[in-house]
Amino acid sequence: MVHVGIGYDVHQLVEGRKLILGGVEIPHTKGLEGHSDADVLMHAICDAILGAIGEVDIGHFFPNTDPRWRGAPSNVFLNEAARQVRLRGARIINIDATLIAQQPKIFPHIGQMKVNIGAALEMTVHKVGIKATTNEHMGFLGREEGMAAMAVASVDLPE
Ligand SMILES: Nc1ccn([C@@H]2O[C@H](COP(=O)(O)O)[C@@H](O)[C@H]2O)c(=O)n1
Ligand SMILES: C[C@@]1(CO)OP(=O)(O)OP(=O)(O)OC[C@H]1O
Repeated sequence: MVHVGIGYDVHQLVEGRKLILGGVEIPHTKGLEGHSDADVLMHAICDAILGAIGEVDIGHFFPNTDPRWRGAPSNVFLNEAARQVRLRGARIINIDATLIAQQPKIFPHIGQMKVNIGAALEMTVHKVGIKATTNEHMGFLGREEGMAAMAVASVDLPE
């Protein structure tokens, strides 16, 4: 039976942090604030996968009070989401995600992001969709105060 899950995440943009998106370090004047590497895209995908199998969210698996996850690369969180899927005898069918970022241009990095996310989830790249959109200069995303990501995952889950 096919199950779907959704994920959403948002992080503040601040000076003095690296910008890591989909496991790619992207040159920019600011980076995302967070306990881990704050990879908003991977976090949204993680929650979409966990949602598809009826699990609790990323923060329950990896509390932001736990020093083990301070500065952690977010592929670790995807590894665990994929492991939870496998534990149920299930299989991720596909992932699709949209990053909302006014700047910088993400498009040149999307190929590498798909490779990184596919590797973390043990999925082929063509089953991972990643897109980017600006927020047309509107609201906190448009003012470049932060970035957000939304994702869906479909999972083939045994009855
Ligand atoms: N951070 C971003 C935002 C957008 N893109 C690409 O630019 C295209 C135009 O974006 P609009 O928000 O003006 O529609 C969009 O289709 C993306 O391919 C990007 O690379 N990085
Ligand atoms: C990933 C965790 C854990 O390091 O911290 P953050 O990097 O702050 O990210 P968030 O999206 O708030 O998700 C849950 C956290 O538990």
